[in-house]
Amino acid sequence: MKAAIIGGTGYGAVELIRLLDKHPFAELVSVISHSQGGKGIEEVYPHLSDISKIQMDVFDIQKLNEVEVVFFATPAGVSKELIPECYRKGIRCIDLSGDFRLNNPANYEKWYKNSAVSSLYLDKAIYGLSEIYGEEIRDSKIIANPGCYPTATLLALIPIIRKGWLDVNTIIIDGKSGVSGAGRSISLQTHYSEINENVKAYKLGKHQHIPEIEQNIQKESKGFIEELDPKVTFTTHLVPMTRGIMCTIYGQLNDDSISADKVVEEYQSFYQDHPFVRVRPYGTWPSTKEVAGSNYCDIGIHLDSRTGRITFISVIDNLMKGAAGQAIQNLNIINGWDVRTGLLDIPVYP
Ligand SMILES: NC(=O)C1=CN([C@@H]2O[C@H](COP(=O)(O)OP(=O)(O)OC[C@H]3O[C@@H](n4cnc5c(N)ncnc54)[C@H](OP(=O)(O)O)[C@@H]3O)[C@@H](O)[C@H]2O)C=CC1
Ligand SMILES: CC(=O)N[C@@H](CCC(=O)OP(=O)(O)O)C(=O)O
Repeated sequence: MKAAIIGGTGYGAVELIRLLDKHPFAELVSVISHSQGGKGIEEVYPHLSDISKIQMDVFDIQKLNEVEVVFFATPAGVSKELIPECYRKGIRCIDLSGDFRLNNPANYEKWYKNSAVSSLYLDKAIYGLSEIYGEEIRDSKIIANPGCYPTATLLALIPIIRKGWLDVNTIIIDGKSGVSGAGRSISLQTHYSEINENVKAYKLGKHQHIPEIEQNIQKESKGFIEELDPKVTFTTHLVPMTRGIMCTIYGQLNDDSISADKVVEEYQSFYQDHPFVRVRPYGTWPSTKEVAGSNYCDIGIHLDSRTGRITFISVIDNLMKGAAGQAIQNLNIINGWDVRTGLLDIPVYP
């Protein structure tokens, strides 16, 4: 399958280049860069010297004639302008940005402070959380790849929500991210001396992943709660590492009789046919290094019978399962290939 990437010089794009290079059934034929069109990719990324000879180009829909799938690794606000053109040309689109993730245009306008894409196209988008919505993803032409924090959070929460065991109005999420999560552009927030040996909370109450997480909790809760508007408390932190996300998620159980063994058993069964989600044995919790460079999401569970609260520790590599890895997993799904195709790297440890 012939693929193109838009947003060529960003971190999401360079991770896609790495993954597409070793994918047996996909071929990267075009890398689009609005700022560095005309340059060879190795001029921007010397680690690709002698590996990729691709010359980047500026966007021109006429030049995408042979392309069958486009990955958008662009900031919010870009794909909503370009995906309609690609869609009309019959090109499948996998969008790493947030432009197509929120079903309700008013929600996008509120949280992204920008006008939403026309419902004509928004309604065609499928939320690309691979393990959960694989069936819908298979036939979709526009895939809204989930955000990094929502991926870690929703994979941990959906099995227990579907069982009806969690009070979804009590969910609190503490997210911690490495700095590559903020992309390649330089900012004061991610400046070395601001980050090194420091931990910072950011975007409290304003994070664009709040409506994305709530939308999917609401969708998954249908049938279990009367009031279908659960709200989460979500606090994000920047930590001094390059890759990795940990979400620590807390919630109140609905029923005192639910045991830790029962929850772990349910999770192991839920994910038994999904090789990229590893549920840890009870009493062990994953760390970000244990998934670095891989497409795994590892989940640890703790049930506190004293308080009736359950805690999930969910870790991913933000650039892999949180972005490019899940995008390739979705490419595999739409083509009916084994989901592991091109994604078999074991985590880089230490
Ligand atoms: N980093 C991460 O861990 C994750 C990122 N995402 C999302 O994926 C997308 C890409 O992220 P990431 O690669 O980290 O971001 P970067 O900032 O590293 O890269 C984005 C790239 O998009 C291009 N770009 C920037 N502005 C414009 C514009 N106005 N019009 C067209 N292209 C533009 C630039 O490349 P060029 O100049 O070459 O075109 C830029 O390098 C974002 O939407 C991000 O929110 C999602 C999950 C995780
Ligand atoms: C560390 C850091 O800044 N992370 C980014 C995550 C961005 C991301 O995942 O992108 P989307 O907005 O496309 O989902 C943030 O918290 O906004």
